[in-house]
Amino acid sequence: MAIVLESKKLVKTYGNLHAIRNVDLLFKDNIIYGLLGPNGAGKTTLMDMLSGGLFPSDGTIKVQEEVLKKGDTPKGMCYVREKNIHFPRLKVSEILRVASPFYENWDWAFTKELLQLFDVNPNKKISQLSRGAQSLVGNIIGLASRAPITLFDEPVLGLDVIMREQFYNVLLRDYADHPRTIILSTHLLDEISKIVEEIYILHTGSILLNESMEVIRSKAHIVSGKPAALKDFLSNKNILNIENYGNIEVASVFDEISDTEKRDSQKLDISIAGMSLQKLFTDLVEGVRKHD
Ligand SMILES: Nc1ncnc2c1ncn2[C@@H]1O[C@H](COP(=O)(O)OP(=O)(O)OP(=O)(O)O)[C@@H](O)[C@H]1O
Repeated sequence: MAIVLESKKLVKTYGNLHAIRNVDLLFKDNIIYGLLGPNGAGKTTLMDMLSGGLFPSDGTIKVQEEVLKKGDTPKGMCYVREKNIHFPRLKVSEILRVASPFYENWDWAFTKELLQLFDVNPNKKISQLSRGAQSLVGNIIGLASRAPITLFDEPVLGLDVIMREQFYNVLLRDYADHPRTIILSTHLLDEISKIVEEIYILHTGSILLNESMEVIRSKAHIVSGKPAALKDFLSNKNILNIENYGNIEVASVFDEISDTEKRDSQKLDISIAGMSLQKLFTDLVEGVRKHD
């Protein structure tokens, strides 16, 4: 698989604030990535830099193997920003006409399908649309562009659950027909866990975890049982957090648990279940906050 976008030792400071600290990222072709992090983690700053809109304080970015220089607009990239209202007086149809020539794979038939699916009136001005519908216009551009690298910053913010579901479904359907690199930033982790194939978790400007969802599913466990049995069973495991509920302890574990260990757990009256991405994320971030 080819690397289409990467950063090395990327830094962004605003005065004394280190918004991004030495971040290495690697995005390959034809994968859907999730960029996850709490408020203020640096997701937008990172995406702004990857798309050439913001110049790093230090470090390098390469797009399709070419170093991104100050003022460059990366080729083959579409960036759907969270705050996307550049031309509030233009009609939706006009915005689409302005955007389309920038993308060589732009598909007008797909654009019309998306306008209908998301129930966006192309004759309305951007300023007349609800917050959610404004997000949808950005999402339509991101999808219809079929850019080889597409970045969506919080694409489902302000959308109701039905529209969010529609967006994920159409994205997955179109991605299956037209594979490309898609990077989504979001807070809605359990929703995104079904969509993305690999994640980066960002916290206070640093990467806490970069892993494929396949590995996460095999390693993220909730293990519960009596404290003594649990202590023994988890002695060599990577424990993220332990909570007490009466005489039962519940541990968040990020580690492989073998079939033999699973069989042993039954004898010890220990139960093992999968851990949600939301829980993994919370325990990782809380773990770091405790040590800060
Ligand atoms: N132009 C700026 N000047 C000063 N500080 C900034 C600027 N832009 C962002 N920051 C700070 O950098 C940090 C990262 O912000 P950023 O918007 O990238 O985070 P985020 O993960 O996208 O957050 P959210 O999910 O809340 O949008 C925050 O502490 C923010 O206050």
